[in-house]
Amino acid sequence: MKKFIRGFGFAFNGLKYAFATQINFRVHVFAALPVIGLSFYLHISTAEWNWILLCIAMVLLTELLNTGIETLTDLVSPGYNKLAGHVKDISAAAVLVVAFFALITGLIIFLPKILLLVGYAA
Ligand SMILES: Nc1ncnc2c1ncn2[C@@H]1O[C@H](COP(=O)(O)OP(=O)(O)OP(=O)(O)O)[C@@H](O)[C@H]1O
Repeated sequence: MKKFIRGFGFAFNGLKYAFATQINFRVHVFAALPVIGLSFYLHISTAEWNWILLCIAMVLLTELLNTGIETLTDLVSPGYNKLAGHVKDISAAAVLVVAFFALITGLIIFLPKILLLVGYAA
């Protein structure tokens, strides 16, 4: 049990490290806050909440994996290496793919509701 709880401490250290060192991770964490606020404001459905939370989790997950891969790459290849560059580029591309998916999902869920709201206000 003690080992299990200690594992949470290590995981929390990983989160702290990513938050402290990665601007992209911080940007995505802070971008999630208005999205959650907007979701409450627009009273999105349970299914829509699932999609939004999945997108937030996937973006943060890929950011964390990207940070881990970058850190490991710097450890094993501190100097310039073409392959190390490819590893980092591919890892960054994974974040981009998920961020694009999150953007499209956000547009599909929020845009019709916002347009309706703007239509009513006009
Ligand atoms: N050791 C290396 N060898 C070759 N190319 C590298 C190396 N390190 C980085 N690069 C290239 O430079 C790009 C940026 O690398 P960098 O480590 O600065 O990534 P980053 O996403 O800016 O990381 P950080 O968030 O830690 O600043 C990589 O995507 C890769 O194309």
